[in-house]
Amino acid sequence: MTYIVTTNRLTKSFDGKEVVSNVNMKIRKGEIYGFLGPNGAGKTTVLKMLTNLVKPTAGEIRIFQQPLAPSSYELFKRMGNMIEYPIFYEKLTARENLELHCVYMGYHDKRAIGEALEMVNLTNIDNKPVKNFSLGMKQRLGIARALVTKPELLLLDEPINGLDPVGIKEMRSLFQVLSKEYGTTLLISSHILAEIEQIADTIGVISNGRLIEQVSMESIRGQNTEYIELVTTNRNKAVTVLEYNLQIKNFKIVDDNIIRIYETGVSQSAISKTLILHDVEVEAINKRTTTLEEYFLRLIREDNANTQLLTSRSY
Ligand SMILES: Nc1ncnc2c1ncn2[C@@H]1O[C@H](COP(=O)(O)OP(=O)(O)OP(=O)(O)O)[C@@H](O)[C@H]1O
Repeated sequence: MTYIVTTNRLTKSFDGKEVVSNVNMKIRKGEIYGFLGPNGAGKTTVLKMLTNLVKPTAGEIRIFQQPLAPSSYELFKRMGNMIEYPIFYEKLTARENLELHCVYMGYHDKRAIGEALEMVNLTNIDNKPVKNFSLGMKQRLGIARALVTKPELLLLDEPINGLDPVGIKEMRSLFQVLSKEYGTTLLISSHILAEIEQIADTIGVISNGRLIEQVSMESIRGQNTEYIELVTTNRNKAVTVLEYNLQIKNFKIVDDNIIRIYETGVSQSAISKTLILHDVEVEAINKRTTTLEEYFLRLIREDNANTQLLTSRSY
């Protein structure tokens, strides 16, 4: 297995407070790695350490199987990134901004600029200075700048922020083309779980500075169970009917009026009919599948509960 990024016990403290703790990350060649975590979990700090914008307090980073140091110029040339809000020379055009970036990176293929602008669909911008760009256009230009030098590794922090649904769809296809056709490795942090769910090969979940999960999307999909969600105004009576009339044992009460039924042998219509027959009001009944969002929220909830437990124990 070829790993393009590996970190070993990567740690960062600011003013004595650890915000990234012992992160062991592994990103395979050509994959899309979705980096997820709540606000303040440490995603941007990890990305900044991978791009030498922040110096790790401890731990190691290997990129393209070589140790990363501030002087790793040759490695940085093979990487593209967009971290936090992209900043440009506002009075210059998109093309001029990309030209300057290519000079800075020592990249001389002039055709690449037109290609990059086309890839992010930034067309009809003529000689417009960047200061007249909308937020979405700047975001597209940020992505174009990250990929103009045809990097083998792309690090993108919240790349679809500020994009409209059409833009989001276009970027989704672009990321897939880069990964599947060009073999580019992508690390993408995002809050939009439904997006990551559609494109990621692997996800890493960071919470309170710790990487609490690193797993293939395939295995998450494998764990995704189908269930029937029942909404009723009479939960207790519904539970009785499920248990005694339908012999259903595998269910979970998730709310005052919501029950999730995981039993596979009983059909939705049989449940519905039996409940109605026993005067249980059925407001809604639907087949559903657990999503990445539910998976993520469960992990974060469990991690926060464990963190609280540890904190209360240490006093
Ligand atoms: N330069 C800094 N000095 C002090 N604390 C910092 C600095 N940069 C980040 N932090 C703190 O580190 C923690 C992690 O921040 P980080 O920006 O990495 O999180 P994030 O997961 O990217 O969050 P978000 O999704 O909100 O961008 C936060 O508590 C933040 O306040």
